[in-house]
Amino acid sequence: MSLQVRADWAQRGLAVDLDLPAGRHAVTGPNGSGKSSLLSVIAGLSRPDRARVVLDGRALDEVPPHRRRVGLMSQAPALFPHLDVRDNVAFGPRSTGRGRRGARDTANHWLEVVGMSSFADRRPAQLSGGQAARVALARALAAEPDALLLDEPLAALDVEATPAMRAVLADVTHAREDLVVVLVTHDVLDVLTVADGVADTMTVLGERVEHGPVRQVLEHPRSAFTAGLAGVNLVHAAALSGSGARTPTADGPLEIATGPHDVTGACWVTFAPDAVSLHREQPEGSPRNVWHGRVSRVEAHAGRARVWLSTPLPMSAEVTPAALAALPLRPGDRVWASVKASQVRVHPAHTDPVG
Ligand SMILES: Nc1ncnc2c1ncn2[C@@H]1O[C@H](COP(=O)(O)OP(=O)(O)OP(=O)(O)O)[C@@H](O)[C@H]1O
Repeated sequence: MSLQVRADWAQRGLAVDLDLPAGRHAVTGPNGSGKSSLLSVIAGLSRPDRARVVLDGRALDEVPPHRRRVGLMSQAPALFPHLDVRDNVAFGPRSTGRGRRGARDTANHWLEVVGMSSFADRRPAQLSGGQAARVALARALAAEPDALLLDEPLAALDVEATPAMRAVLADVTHAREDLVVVLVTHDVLDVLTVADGVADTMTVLGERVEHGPVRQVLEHPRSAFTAGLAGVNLVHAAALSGSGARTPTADGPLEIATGPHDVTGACWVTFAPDAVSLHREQPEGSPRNVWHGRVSRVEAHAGRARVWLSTPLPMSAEVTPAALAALPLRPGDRVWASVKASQVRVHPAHTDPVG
């Protein structure tokens, strides 16, 4: 099983060429980057400028949505208001030609899987948002899709319903190893945990599409959005030969000492917040990157303190609460930040050189 999607849709800012084998694939990106549009192209619900969707070797260009073997759980579960829950779920199998009895059996099965059997006779208007989301998942699965598209499946759920839905998604995706699951999410934790394990690939939509194994995408961010997901500091710069990079700042060009690299031209320089050390006095000794600036914000972050700095390069540092207490630091305080060259990485940027 595999899903190939090539789509260009200028109006929606979408330009992708993806080849997704069976497994779990996360799609993320800033608001308006085209995530929902991508799913609608795969499901056959929209007409982009150009699209080629191939599922399990079948070209879907001329295939109507209900015959594509694609299940879509959209952000606002559009259940049919005049049908009860069971008939909503039975709709998919019915429209692919299953008899009434068989379609109802299938619906009952999937309603049980998502824990909604006792709501089978209700109308959608009598469901909470979280319950409607579960019915929408059952409906997507009842069509026995080869590809399951999930648009923010946890977004409508409250804190209590979320673990149950995560468990259902994990069960479903494990039960069908040949299924291609495409999960749209804003939350990097979903990329890592939604189906009980790290997604096989991650795609970040935006001006430039980033795609690959999750770890690779997060370790080599090519956009501020991805760097934000990964929590790393990101600077657009021009690579210097062998090691180092130069970036323009308000005070003129700044050289950044980096580990050795073979990048030429435009690059992204990254370093993790926990690679940034903070000092009250100018540090002495080995670090070659030492910048002076002010603290702009301090936040608690997963048991650590994140300190946002306004230095020649805007950046954040992650320190232990104990280190923060020892310094101590408040917004507006002057501070020195240092980063070892060996902790600074350089990735090609594939855009016009800067600096
Ligand atoms: N029905 C529509 N008609 C015209 N333009 C639309 C329509 N829906 C979305 N757009 C535009 O297409 C672009 C992509 O939208 P889309 O909803 O696919 O992005 P998204 O990444 O899913 O966003 P979000 O994170 O906000 O859900 C945006 O610029 C949006 O304004």
